[in-house]
Amino acid sequence: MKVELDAVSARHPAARPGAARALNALSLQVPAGTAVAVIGPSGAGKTTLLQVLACAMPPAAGALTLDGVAPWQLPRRALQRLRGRLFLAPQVPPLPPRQRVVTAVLAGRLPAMSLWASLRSLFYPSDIPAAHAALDRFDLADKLFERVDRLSGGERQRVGLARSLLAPASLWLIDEPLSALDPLRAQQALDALIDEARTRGVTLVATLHQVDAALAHFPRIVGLRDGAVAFDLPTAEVTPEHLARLYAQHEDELTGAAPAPEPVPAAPPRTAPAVMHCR
Ligand SMILES: Nc1ncnc2c1ncn2[C@@H]1O[C@H](COP(=O)(O)OP(=O)(O)OP(=O)(O)O)[C@@H](O)[C@H]1O
Repeated sequence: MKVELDAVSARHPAARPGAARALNALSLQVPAGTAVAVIGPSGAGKTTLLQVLACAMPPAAGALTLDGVAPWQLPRRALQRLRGRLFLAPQVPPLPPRQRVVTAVLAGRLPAMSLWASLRSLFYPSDIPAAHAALDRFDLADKLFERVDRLSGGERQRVGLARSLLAPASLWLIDEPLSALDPLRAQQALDALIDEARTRGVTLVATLHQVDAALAHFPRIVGLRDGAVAFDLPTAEVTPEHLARLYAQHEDELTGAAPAPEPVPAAPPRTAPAVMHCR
C-alpha cells in the first residue's frame, strides 16, 4: 500500500487547549512494499503518526491518502473495509488475559472473516498450523496453547507481532516493537518483520526508540521531532550529526543511558523550632 501525507497536522482530542500539535504540517511518502523506521525523542509524535496512518485519528489539516484514496472522504463501510487492510500493532498489545495464544494470534485474521466465522474461531481455532508458523517466526511456537496472562511482557509483545503475519493487511504499522525484548529477541523480531513484509509486498512503518537497531535493519530512516520530519534519508546517509540534532536535549534517549535523576530540592535550612504560645 502506498502512503502519502501532505502537510498533515493532528491534535489529540484530549490535548489541553493551546497545547502544541502532535503532528505539525508533516509530509511523507512511503512507496508500496517498502520499509521505513521512524525515530525521534519521546513526545516527537511517532505514535500519533501511526494512529493517523491507521485511520484511528483524522488529520486536523492536510491530506492523507492510502493507495491514492482519501480515507476520511469514504463512506463509513468503505472506511471500515480500508481499515481491514491496515494492521496497527500498539506497544502493548491488547490481549484478553484468559485467551489462549493460538486464539490471540488467529485474531489477526478477524478483519477478513464473517461475523459467524470470527465468533466460531473464539472457541474452535480454525488454522492452528498458521498460528504455529507465525509464532515460530518469533521463536514462540512452544507457547501455542499457553494462556496469555501466563506470558512475560516480552512474550506478549511477540504474540502481538506474530498476529501481524495473519492479518490480511497491506500496511503494517508497528509501534515500538522492541520495548519489552532483550537484544537477541529484538534482532530476531526485526529480522522476521522486515523479511515477512518484503516477501509479502507489505509496506512497513515502524517506530523505534533503539536507534542502533533502526540503523542496522531498515533501509530508510525518518527522524521526527516536534511533530515534523527533521530528516528523511537512506540509512547509509544518516550521520552522527543528524542524530545529535534530532536528540538534542534528549541525549539519554540516543545513548540508551538512564535519564539524569531529577534534581532533589535543597532541604530548608534547619532552624530551631519557633516557640508557639497558645492561650
Ligand atoms: N492521550 C493523549 N492525550 C493528549 N495528548 C496526547 C496524548 N498522547 C499524546 N499526546 C500529545 O502528543 C504528543 C506526541 O505524542 P506521541 O505519543 O505521538 O509521541 P511519541 O513520539 O510516540 O512519544 P514516545 O516515544 O514517548 O512514545 C505528546 O507530546 C503529547 O503532547
